[in-house]
Parts: sequence; structure tokens; C-alpha cells
Amino acid sequence: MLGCLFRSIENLFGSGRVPGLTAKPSQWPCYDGPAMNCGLLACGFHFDSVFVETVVSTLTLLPGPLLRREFLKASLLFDGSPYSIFLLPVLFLTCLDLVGIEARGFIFGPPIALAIGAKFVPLRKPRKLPGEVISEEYVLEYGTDCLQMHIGAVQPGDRALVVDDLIATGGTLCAAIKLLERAGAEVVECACVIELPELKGRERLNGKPLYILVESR
Ligand SMILES: O=P(O)(O)OC[C@H]1O[C@H](OP(=O)(O)OP(=O)(O)O)[C@H](O)[C@@H]1O
Ligand SMILES: Nc1ncnc2[nH]cnc12
Repeated sequence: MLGCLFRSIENLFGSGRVPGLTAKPSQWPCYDGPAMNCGLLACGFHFDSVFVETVVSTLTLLPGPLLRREFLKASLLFDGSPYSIFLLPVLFLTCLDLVGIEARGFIFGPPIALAIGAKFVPLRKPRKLPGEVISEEYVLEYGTDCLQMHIGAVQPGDRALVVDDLIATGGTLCAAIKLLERAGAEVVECACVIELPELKGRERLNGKPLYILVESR
């Protein structure tokens, strides 16, 4: 199932449109969501100038004015040499935290973090994390619970993507967003494998984008 969380560069650019790629496109994972559309640049492949042009020509497809502005700013670093595009992921991913929620967010979060080179931040249930933590209690369909995060796990101004397996009432993701915002991070997106839409959980996300892989029936 994890493979479905990624899509290949082939899908993104269209088959046969990546002549400079020296690795097989299918080996190049890319998270398909607004927070991550630059993650496709994170892997250590080599490019030629044709490929660089292909990437630049897709800039208008990137959603969100902020990302587009950052991308264009970063693209000034291009000098036409085969490896110049390597500078791009550094600009994006050093400021990105991939936040996973215990328990099943720990299945889906870390591989995505590894694939795009982002820092993984665990949000855990009470009394699991050693050291100093901040806590956020929340209400579930069946009772209450609490999420904790290490103090210092994220820095003020960090951009965070929150990953979990499921959104039902949205209480868990809402608590995760509150924790991260209390620590000064900006939650740019939430992503779950599945949503239970009848519970209207996305309405509790304060307008944050929510990426859902599959819909329940
Ligand atoms: O949208 P919500 O109503 O908050 O529900 C979603 C949460 O419920 C499940 O975890 P659960 O709280 O059952 O804990 P678990 O990970 O210990 O199974 C699921 O893995 C989500 O984290
Ligand atoms: N309604 C639900 N179904 C399955 N898993 C859940 N976790 C929280 N709510 C759930």
C-alpha cells in the first residue's frame, strides 16, 4: 500500500518526457500533495540540461503561490550544468518536518520522510517519550486521548506535513496541528491513507489541505 503513497516521475511529467534522467523513473518517489511537490527533486540522480528545462517548464503546474515563488527563487541557482538542480531540494527540505502520529502514522510517515530527505518527528501517546514534552488532549469517537511531542522537536517557522493512517472525527489531526502550532511550526498539509467522510473530520482542520489516498465506501 505504501507504494501508492508515491507516484513516479513518469506520471508527473508523462512517459518519455524525462530524457535527462539517468535512473529509472519508477525508482524516483514523489509524494503527491501540495506540501511536497518539490520532493521529487530530493533524490540523488543526475540530470542533464534537457531535464532541467523540463522541470522548469512545469513550474506553472505547481500549486500555491508561495511554493511557486520559492521554486522560482530557487531556480535562479540553475547555471545550466547537469547537477545544478541538486541545490533545489536543500532549500525546501531543510525546512520541512514530516510528522507521524502514533501508532499507524509511524508506518506511513518514516518511509516518506526517508524518500524525500525530511526530518521525521513522532507524536506519541502519553508517557512514551523520554525527556521534556508538550501535550495536547483531544476527544475521539470513543473517549479522550493525548498526544505528546518533544520540546525542541520542531523549530519556530518549520513547515510540517502531518501523516496518519486515518481521519475519522479529525480530533487526532486537530490535536497534532495545535501541538505543532504551539511550538511555532506551520502545518502546511495533512495526509492520511483513508478518510471516513461522514464524520466530517476535515472540518476540524482549520482549512489545512488534507490529502487522502483512498475514499471509504
Ligand atoms: O480522526 P479521529 O477521530 O481522531 O480518529 C483517527 C485516529 O484514530 C485511530 O487511532 P486511535 O486513536 O484509535 O489510536 P491507536 O493508534 O492507538 O489505534 C487512527 O489511527 C487515527 O490516529
Ligand atoms: N470509525 C473508525 N473506524 C476505524 N478506525 C477508527 N479509528 C478511529 N475511528 C475509527
